[in-house]
Amino acid sequence: MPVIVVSGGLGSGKTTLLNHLLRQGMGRIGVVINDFGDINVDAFLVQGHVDATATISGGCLCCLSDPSELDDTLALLARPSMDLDVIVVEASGLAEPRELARMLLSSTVTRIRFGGIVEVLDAAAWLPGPDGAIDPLPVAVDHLQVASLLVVNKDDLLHDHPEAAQRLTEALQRHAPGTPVVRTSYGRIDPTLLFDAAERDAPTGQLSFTDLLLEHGAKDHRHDEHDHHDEAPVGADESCHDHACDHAHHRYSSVSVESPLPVDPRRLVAFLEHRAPGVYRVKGRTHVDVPGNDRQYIVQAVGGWLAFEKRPWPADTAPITQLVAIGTGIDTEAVEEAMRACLSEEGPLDPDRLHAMTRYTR
Ligand SMILES: Nc1nc2c(ncn2[C@@H]2O[C@H](COP(=O)(O)OP(=O)(O)OP(=O)(O)O)[C@@H](O)[C@H]2O)c(=O)[nH]1
Repeated sequence: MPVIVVSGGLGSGKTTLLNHLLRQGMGRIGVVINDFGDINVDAFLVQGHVDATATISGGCLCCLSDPSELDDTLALLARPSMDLDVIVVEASGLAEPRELARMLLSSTVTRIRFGGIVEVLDAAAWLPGPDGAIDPLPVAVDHLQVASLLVVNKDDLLHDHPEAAQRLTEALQRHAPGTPVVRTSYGRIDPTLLFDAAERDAPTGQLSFTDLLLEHGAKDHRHDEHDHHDEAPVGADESCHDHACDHAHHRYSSVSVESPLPVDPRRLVAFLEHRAPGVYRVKGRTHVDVPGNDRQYIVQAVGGWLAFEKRPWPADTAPITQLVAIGTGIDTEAVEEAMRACLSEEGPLDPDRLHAMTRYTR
């Protein structure tokens, strides 16, 4: 069974691509989702028919203290009774794809084979910044070199920037000559580029939805003990964690806040619009307690970009607020405090208060 790794920078569109694959109904797909923060946001963002899923949160797959965890997960998914055609591993935005390839190539699970790396590139990273500054190569060369397929995502954003598209094309030709490149928006690639499972006419019996939750010990892969503080006492029902991880000479850390409390829309938007230094990615879901609202608001912030998406709460989920912020050199305590300050204990809010979020809501 092929195991395909989907890697790519923070917020580049890996989950979006995975959702696209899952919606195509091609073959039976098992997914392994790895999120950097303690709260596996990507796991609840995956929509569509997943035949089996396993989540590994609390650090990058490539710095698991015990690599056999990945093998154990793959062995379970590769069991004949699972009847899968392919396993897709969605790596955290900070994972090193070369290391993941090495782990899969040296896997002791005999029923799997390494099926290649799909590197999702964020076209937005190639656009000039607000000050007009251009990052000449906003991706690690190594990521370009190990990829079997390069997916340039968010192509829609390049339409008005032919010069950025040109720089991107030239960089790919220079650093990854011969590697196939697909340009797309919202991860809409042809699944047959990745695996050639025949489209099945009828499901071969309903599989039970397997959710294997592997939470590996956060302490094992924490590189900087100074930033580390275990479950901060933030109220009886609230929790907050942070992680640090050292990759490619950058120090990344994440801060997670979880609470049954709703958010104050104005404070949340202010936090997201004026992100603390170094915070590059914020994602999660929020409970917005405004009369008439029975939806969750998914938070998506990447670089200078922010959006909310309204979705029904899953049937088995009570309203909750879960936020994860990821960045380099961030003051984790200050960010944690700022995220907790977005929570509201006021009870139902005046609907006018929602206006702060409306202009970012899709
Ligand atoms: N404009 C535009 N936005 C996109 C496109 N693809 C994805 N997005 C948005 O980009 C945001 C991040 O997408 P995700 O799929 O969550 O990115 P990710 O790589 O899984 O993020 P991490 O797991 O945090 O690294 C979401 O709000 C998407 O809707 C695209 O082609 N164009």
